[in-house]
Amino acid sequence: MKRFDLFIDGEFRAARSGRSFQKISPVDGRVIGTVQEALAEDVDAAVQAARAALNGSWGQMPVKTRTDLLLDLAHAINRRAADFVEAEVQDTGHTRAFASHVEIPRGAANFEIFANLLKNTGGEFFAMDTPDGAGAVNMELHRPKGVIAVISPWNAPFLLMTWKVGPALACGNTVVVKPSEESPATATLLGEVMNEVGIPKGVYNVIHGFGPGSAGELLTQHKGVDGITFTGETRTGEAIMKQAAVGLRDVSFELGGKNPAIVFADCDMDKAIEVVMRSAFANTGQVCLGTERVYVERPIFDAFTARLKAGAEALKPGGPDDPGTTLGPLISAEHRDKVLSYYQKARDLGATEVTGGGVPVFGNDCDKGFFVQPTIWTGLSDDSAIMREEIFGPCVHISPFDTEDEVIARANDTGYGLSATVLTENLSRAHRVGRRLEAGIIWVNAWFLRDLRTAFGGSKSSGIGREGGVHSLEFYTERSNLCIKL
Ligand SMILES: NC(=O)c1ccc[n+]([C@@H]2O[C@H](COP(=O)([O-])OP(=O)(O)OC[C@H]3O[C@@H](n4cnc5c(N)ncnc54)[C@H](O)[C@@H]3O)[C@@H](O)[C@H]2O)c1
Ligand SMILES: O=C/C=C/C=C(\O)C(=O)O
Repeated sequence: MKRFDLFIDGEFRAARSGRSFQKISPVDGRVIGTVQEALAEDVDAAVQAARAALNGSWGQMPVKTRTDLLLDLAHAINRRAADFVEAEVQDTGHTRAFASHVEIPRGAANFEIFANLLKNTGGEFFAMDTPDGAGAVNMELHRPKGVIAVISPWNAPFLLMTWKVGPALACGNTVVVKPSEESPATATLLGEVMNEVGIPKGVYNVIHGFGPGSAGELLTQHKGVDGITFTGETRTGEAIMKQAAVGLRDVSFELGGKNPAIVFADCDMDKAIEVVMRSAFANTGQVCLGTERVYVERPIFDAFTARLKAGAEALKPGGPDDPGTTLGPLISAEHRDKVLSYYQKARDLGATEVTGGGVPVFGNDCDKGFFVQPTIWTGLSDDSAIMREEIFGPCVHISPFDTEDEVIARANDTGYGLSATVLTENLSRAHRVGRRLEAGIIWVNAWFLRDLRTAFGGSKSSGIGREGGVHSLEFYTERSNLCIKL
């Protein structure tokens, strides 16, 4: 049985709260560890350690030394990739393919890209005229924002946590990370690697616990926190924003989605099926960027639906130790119940169940895990709950459409605005449609193709602000203008 400690000021320690909770395997429902739960005293210790590091060696360190340490960290993560993959797989039930090809290498890249970016980013400079003719110069200065609270979710724990910690540290901040209660392992393991490569103590701290009334809420309310970066559900974002209002702390939010895929009759059908299979079912549908609404141009509606059905039925649910597995479990019993409640709702609303709608039967320990069948529906209207609410499971609804204007309006008719995917071989159409979609991230003939220098984030209820490339540097630094009269 593993024990997940807090990591504060460079040390692994038990919570002073004396409280702990169990971590359950999503694959078979077994208890696989106990997690130390941080309450007020522990949260305070973590924030103080972060403040001391900010005021100490980390804060004084030359940019090159700091960013070289982060490059060392990226290499060390890659060297220990097998340990990170194992930790992530145990916590989440992810397939080993997803953990080892997507999640863990992206974690390392998140440190590397921002270390390199910081070394190569300049600032604004303006020479100005003055009435006396001597002039003045203005130059932009950057300082770290301070102690950053990083609140991260369970669906891609290491990728999403490092996506924030990477730029925060590159900019010279210190962090207190509160990983999801469902995925404590990789954030904790990263503490070991921080020590191995010599990142000063207190720069990276990890506290475990829940949201309301626990570590999450206590951290975001803490007066010693200067900024809050959060990835998770929209309604959690609303709660955190209220908490951040006290003391006027800056926030960066990456929230939920209800993302459309639009498949035109002029698409390359093989490519379209490959893309939508991934966008709908990768990581068992637990990806914020994932597709839950598919719109298919009427002439190819039947053919597309039949092929996506065949693809979904070829997925093989199972645990990560079975080499044939292509679909893992959902994260928790609670989340499985939520997804199944939508499966029931679709039936109640009279949807046509093209495939799935239930729970797979294994005849082994996986029957105690949190699996659901990949599911495809047709026949529901755009205003049904299935089409409007984020389900976050391996399920999509497919609707036919007739015209470009119609499908753009229907794709945009949502409270969310995170991502959209367009399948077409017509370049003019790609431009025309792409620029009219109300989403932060729009892919044509691709999905989850990420250049980390680009702006990443959502509009409407999908987020506040953008991270990625220089946009991350904007959130994680304070700017001053130094004006010198000559
Ligand atoms: N836009 C993006 O980039 C992006 C990426 C991944 C996931 N997501 C979204 O994340 C959600 C899934 O993740 P989840 O279920 O872990 O989200 P969640 O909102 O339930 O939890 C996220 C984190 O917030 C903490 N938390 C909860 N209440 C809190 C409070 N009041 N104060 C402080 N912290 C609190 C949780 O403990 C956890 O660490 C989905 O909605 C998904 O779309 C968005
Ligand atoms: O589940 C959401 C996945 C989000 C991906 C990123 O934040 C990223 O690629 O940077």
